[in-house]
Amino acid sequence: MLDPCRASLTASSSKMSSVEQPLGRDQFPSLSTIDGFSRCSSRSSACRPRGEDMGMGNCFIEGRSWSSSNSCQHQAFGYEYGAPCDSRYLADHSYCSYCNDKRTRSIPNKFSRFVPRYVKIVEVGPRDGLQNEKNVVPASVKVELIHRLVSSGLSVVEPTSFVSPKWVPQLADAKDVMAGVRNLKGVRLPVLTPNLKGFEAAVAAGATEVAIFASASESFSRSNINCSIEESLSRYQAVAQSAKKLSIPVRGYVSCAVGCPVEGAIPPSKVAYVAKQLYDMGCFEISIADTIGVGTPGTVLPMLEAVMAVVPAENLAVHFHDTYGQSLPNILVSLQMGITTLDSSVAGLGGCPYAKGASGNVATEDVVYMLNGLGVQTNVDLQKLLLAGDFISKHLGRPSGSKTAIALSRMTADASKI
Ligand SMILES: CC(C)(COP(=O)([O-])OP(=O)([O-])OC[C@H]1O[C@@H](n2cnc3c(N)ncnc32)[C@H](O)[C@@H]1OP(=O)([O-])[O-])[C@@H](O)C(=O)NCCC(=O)NCCSC(=O)C[C@@](C)(O)CC(=O)[O-]
Repeated sequence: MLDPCRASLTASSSKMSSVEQPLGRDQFPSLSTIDGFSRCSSRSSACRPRGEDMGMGNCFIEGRSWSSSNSCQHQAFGYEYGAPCDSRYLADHSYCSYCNDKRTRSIPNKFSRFVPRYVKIVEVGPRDGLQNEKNVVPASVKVELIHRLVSSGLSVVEPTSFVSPKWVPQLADAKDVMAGVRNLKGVRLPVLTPNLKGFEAAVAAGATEVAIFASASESFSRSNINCSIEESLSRYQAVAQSAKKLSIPVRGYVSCAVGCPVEGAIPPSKVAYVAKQLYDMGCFEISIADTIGVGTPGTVLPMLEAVMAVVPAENLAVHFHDTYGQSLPNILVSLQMGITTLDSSVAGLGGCPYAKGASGNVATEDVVYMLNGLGVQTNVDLQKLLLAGDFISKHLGRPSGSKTAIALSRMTADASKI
């Protein structure tokens, strides 16, 4: 893996749902004990009374008022951070998310019993990201992006979906995209298939892994794939059976795992139910998705706890959209709960055509930067990843949605003036 410290940038539907709303933990069942977290006691200074304003304020949308405040905070790890660490600033004025200072080098080690040594990143930008672009991105650009992502070390990249082009015209070129990437070696390329028709088209186009996507929200299921949750599960059963015959691995998604743009808070038991159904039909991995990005660690934790009661952590992934800037803390909580697979999207591309207002996925660059800082291996070369993000952002004509990409490019620009 190259040294990420050296990172520099040289280089609609009428069926749309209403905007998302922030969710409060008071809408979920209480937590039980989770390894790695200290439950707060009534004497803890970190504990605040239910409903007390925590500085985030409340959000009022469509007459409903929800707060992101938790009735009780967890003690935050209990570690004291050391003195400022000058060695993180490198000779070329770039900043390293690793810390080489002896005084603070032990901090990631103290965390290490709570975070895994290695995390697998599933890059969803070319599919989840580009399905949401107003202007259709040409297949050749998608292919180039996927090649760049793979060369950065990402071992799983979602290239496209075999869905109805009437529903998602942005991905109508799925066959062409597959033609440009299917010979890539050393990478898994799962494609989304909503039904047998999509599955058959995907296999004909050379797909060797597929993903099926159910929802924990009845309303979202109908707006996204035009059927109820139960209907979708029986469709997916047929896909899973066909895939099994061909020894094609199937990944599953549970969308709206925290909140739904129409229904509001989704009970963790519903998420667990759908996840278990997907697991039982043979999905080797189930990605639990906060589609509209309303979750906080306070809501994600009990939801994952419910899911982990029925599906082993090693078969789970998490998929966070960053609408409220909560993805990284949500990821950290998920890692601490034992989940080691994360979905993310280069340059923070994304949204969902059927969840109006949902912002992009957490940016892969930001995830890699954080994991590097924690000493967690990803095998991703941050510099090459930044170049891939720069490539697609330039094509789209807008700045990257990755804070890491923006910060590092600014730093490089500043350094070049010195
Ligand atoms: C599921 C359907 C097809 C039902 O759509 P429908 O209109 O109910 O289906 P239908 O069976 O009546 O077929 C209608 C037309 O679509 C065709 N068709 C039917 N199936 C396919 C197919 N696979 N590929 C290509 N064409 C297809 C079919 O042949 C027919 O064509 P026509 O006779 O009118 O010319 C449609 O609703 C659909 O494609 N939905 C997909 C929407 C989508 O991709 N949404 C974004 C996914 S992102 C997500 O779910 C969340 C996730 C995974 O990212 C995680 C997260 O962030 O939460």
